[in-house]
Amino acid sequence: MNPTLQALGVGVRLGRRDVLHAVSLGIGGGWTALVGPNGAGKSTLLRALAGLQPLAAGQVFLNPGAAAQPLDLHRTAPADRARVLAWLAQQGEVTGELTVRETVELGRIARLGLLGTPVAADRKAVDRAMTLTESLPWQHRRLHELSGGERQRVLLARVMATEAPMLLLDEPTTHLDAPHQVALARLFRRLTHDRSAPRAVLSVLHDLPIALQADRLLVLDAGTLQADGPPTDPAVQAALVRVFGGAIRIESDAQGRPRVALALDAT
Ligand SMILES: Nc1ncnc2c1ncn2[C@@H]1O[C@H](COP(=O)(O)OP(=O)(O)OP(=O)(O)O)[C@@H](O)[C@H]1O
Repeated sequence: MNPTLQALGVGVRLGRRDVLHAVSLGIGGGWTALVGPNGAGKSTLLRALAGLQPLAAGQVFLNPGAAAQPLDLHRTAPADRARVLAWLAQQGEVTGELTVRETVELGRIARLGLLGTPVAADRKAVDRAMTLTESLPWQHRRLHELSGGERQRVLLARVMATEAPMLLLDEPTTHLDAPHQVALARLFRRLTHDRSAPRAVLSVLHDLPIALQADRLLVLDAGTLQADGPPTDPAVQAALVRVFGGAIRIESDAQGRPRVALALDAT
């Protein structure tokens, strides 16, 4: 069995504000896109699901798979969480003096421990992650010498190098040009539909055309889950148009698949 995450009635308070209200959902596989307007609570929800955000209410359970018992995520040791969950922060933290390869190698620490000696399998995972994100050619350059989009691909490679079965990614398309956004959407499809080692991807996305390629959309507004289902679900599409205040339209392409357009002519 693949690992699963289950949020039950999750509430989060930041400062004096209730930012998430009774959010319940499960993540078990496939590619899920978390969308909603600025300030909806997407990053906060992702952090809560990663065990990084204290909860005011509710619980998050992590079932690590292989017939194990579900664990209360917020009481699980960070090293145990990190073997199952890999997280990409919204403001990708950059230690600019490290080389690209050294940065991606950091992704192996959850498996190796700080003092572990990398073996051939670790080097292979690092090479594979850089190949998947097309960052291998810069492996000996320092991070501060790269452009924003190049750096983002290195940070994604670090997440891929963990080989964690669940990837929680906050705005992974930030700074990426159109070809690399498309490549990332294809990569998510490949990773989540890989028969031998399928991974679950949950990504916060502002790019709605990319988000509509996901298997499932979570639509969040003002800290409340408004819809949860495939992009073809009319209730999901109606929630999208509503939470973005009519600034978008959902249309169908020639094959009947939904696509999104900005409602530039709306009054
Ligand atoms: N430390 C804090 N204290 C109080 N309120 C906060 C704090 N941090 C964030 N918030 C508020 O919590 C709400 C949710 O923030 P969050 O970053 O989760 O939203 P988001 O949906 O990811 O937004 P964006 O699309 O702009 O990245 C926002 O209204 C924000 O102003």
